[in-house]
Amino acid sequence: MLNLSQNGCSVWVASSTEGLLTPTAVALGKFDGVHLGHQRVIQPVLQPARGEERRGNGENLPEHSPDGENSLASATEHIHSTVVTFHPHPQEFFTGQPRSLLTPLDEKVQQLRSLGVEQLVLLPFDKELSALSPEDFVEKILVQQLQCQRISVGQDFCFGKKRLGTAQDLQLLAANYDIPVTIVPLETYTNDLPIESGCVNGKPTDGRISTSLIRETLERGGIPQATLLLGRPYTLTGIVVQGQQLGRTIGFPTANLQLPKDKFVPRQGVYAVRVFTHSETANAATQRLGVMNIGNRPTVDGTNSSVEVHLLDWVGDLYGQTLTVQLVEFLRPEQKFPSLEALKTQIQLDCTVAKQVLTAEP
Ligand SMILES: Cc1cc2nc3c(=O)[nH]c(=O)nc-3n(C[C@H](O)[C@H](O)[C@H](O)COP(=O)(O)O)c2cc1C
Ligand SMILES: Nc1ncnc2c1ncn2[C@@H]1O[C@H](COP(=O)(O)OP(=O)(O)O)[C@@H](O)[C@H]1O
Repeated sequence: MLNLSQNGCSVWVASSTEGLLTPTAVALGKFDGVHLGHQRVIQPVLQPARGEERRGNGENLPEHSPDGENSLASATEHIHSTVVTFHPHPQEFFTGQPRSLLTPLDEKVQQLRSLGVEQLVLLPFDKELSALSPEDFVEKILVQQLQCQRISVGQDFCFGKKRLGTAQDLQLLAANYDIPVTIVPLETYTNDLPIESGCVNGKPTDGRISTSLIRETLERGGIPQATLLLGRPYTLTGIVVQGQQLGRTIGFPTANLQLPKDKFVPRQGVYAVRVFTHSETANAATQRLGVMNIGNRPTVDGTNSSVEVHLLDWVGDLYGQTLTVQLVEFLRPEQKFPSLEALKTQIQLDCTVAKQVLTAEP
């Protein structure tokens, strides 16, 4: 069934292969995090899609047009820069376990929009799609449905039944339809980048930027490193909900954030952060400095994990507002303090350190 929405911004999000904006220039992949490597894969479908138009006189057209319709077109057609991804995440489909994401759907749409992508196609990853042969995937999805004019994938891209198709296979198959495929070499981090861990999932890394490496880095609290790998700060966005109303009694009210269910949450502990409030009246978001705690609040016998942020030198009402918190630096692990007084003294110290970190930043 067709489900097309504009998602509050100028990226079309289609969760069906019908009703698409066609023809397309397609970047294929999972793109969780939209990190520096992903951005390199998406780049080649942006410029041509913006600058070039498919011409009706046959120029730029696939020689073996699947339906013959292309060659009949007389006017020039705009090629839509499109990211094609799978939903749910294939790992979630195969394991049956929900998977947390660096960029849940809304965030992914925002990131793609900021890169200049026009359309996001969510291919429903189900039994039928996972059983398509590489040949059928190219013919049915890319050629017939998406009317692909060019494709970009990362060097390690796999597709089709049992992930048997490689990026080179895609290049060969697409050549039958005169569709050029750009294979983007894997983006690696340089020796300048202080990545401490040389392992992802227990395996040594080859220096390649990956979603897994960023997750591991965030799990360790390596915030500046994660920022470099992503090409931007890692953010948490959520609505401010009520907590236990204890914060105000110790002089540190904290806005409790309700995050999307599938958002990947970094290491528990205290962070120096920048906070963006989205006011309904002001167009631009306001930026403030803050301290954030992620954890179970053992000092007050908290039972659930919460994400809460205290804005430095500010008083006001934030309930119901949406905040975006940019992580700048991990300050310390969460602790159980013997008293609220001791917790208060530590939070005061956290605020001082956070201010130093945040004002020292370029
Ligand atoms: C900067 C900061 C550091 C915190 N560190 C701890 C901590 O180490 N241990 C702890 O139990 N709670 C910690 N908390 C959470 C407080 O216990 C919590 O903010 C307080 O109980 C108020 O909760 P409420 O928003 O539900 O009223 C911290 C909170 C902030 C803002
Ligand atoms: N500097 C501040 N930082 C964060 N929240 C603040 C600040 N000043 C006032 N507030 C308000 O106080 C609320 C948090 O107070 P708190 O006593 O911790 O209650 P709760 O347990 O409901 O979070 C926030 O949601 C916000 O509306």
